[in-house]
Amino acid sequence: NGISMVEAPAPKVGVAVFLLRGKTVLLGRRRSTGVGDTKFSLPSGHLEFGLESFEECAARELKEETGLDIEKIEFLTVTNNLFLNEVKPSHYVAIFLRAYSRDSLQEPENLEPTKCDGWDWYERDNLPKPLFLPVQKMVKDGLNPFPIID
Ligand SMILES: CC(C)CCOP(=O)(O)OP(=O)(O)O
Ligand SMILES: [Mg+2]
Ligand SMILES: [Mg+2]
Ligand SMILES: [Mg+2]
Repeated sequence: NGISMVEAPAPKVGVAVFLLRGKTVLLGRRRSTGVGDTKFSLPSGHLEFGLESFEECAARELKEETGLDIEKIEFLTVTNNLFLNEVKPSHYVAIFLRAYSRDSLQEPENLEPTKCDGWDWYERDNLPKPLFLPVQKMVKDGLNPFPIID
């Protein structure tokens, strides 16, 4: 019948990192033609096809975006994020990890100024606004990325 069955696009996988330093976490205001433009978000990036583990993706994206080398990378949670009302509709499964900078005194650099306005450290109870939706949802749901030091 010649009707072309165009495949629906598959959801993409994003990896986002809560990079912790003392009581603070690294956030930057996104500049994106994709999702989350002008929103404050964690350093994050696309999991590249067939190449890397979640941890390897996190370390690569952190190095690309901030120049920092990270360690003690741990899985935190995963969320399903629909951005169907955006200019370019998208659907991301977001893998959230926690990590620390190998050199805790090293400051992040803004290596992709067209995609981020700059990085800064924020206390959990004093996060900047507006937060990128997946991060906002997590904070609202009460996820605490900081280790519980009993
Ligand atoms: C939306 C997000 C969870 C995944 C995509 O992140 P990103 O747009 O920062 O992607 P890149 O850093 O790979 O360009
Ligand atoms: Mg990136
Ligand atoms: Mg990338
Ligand atoms: Mg990114």
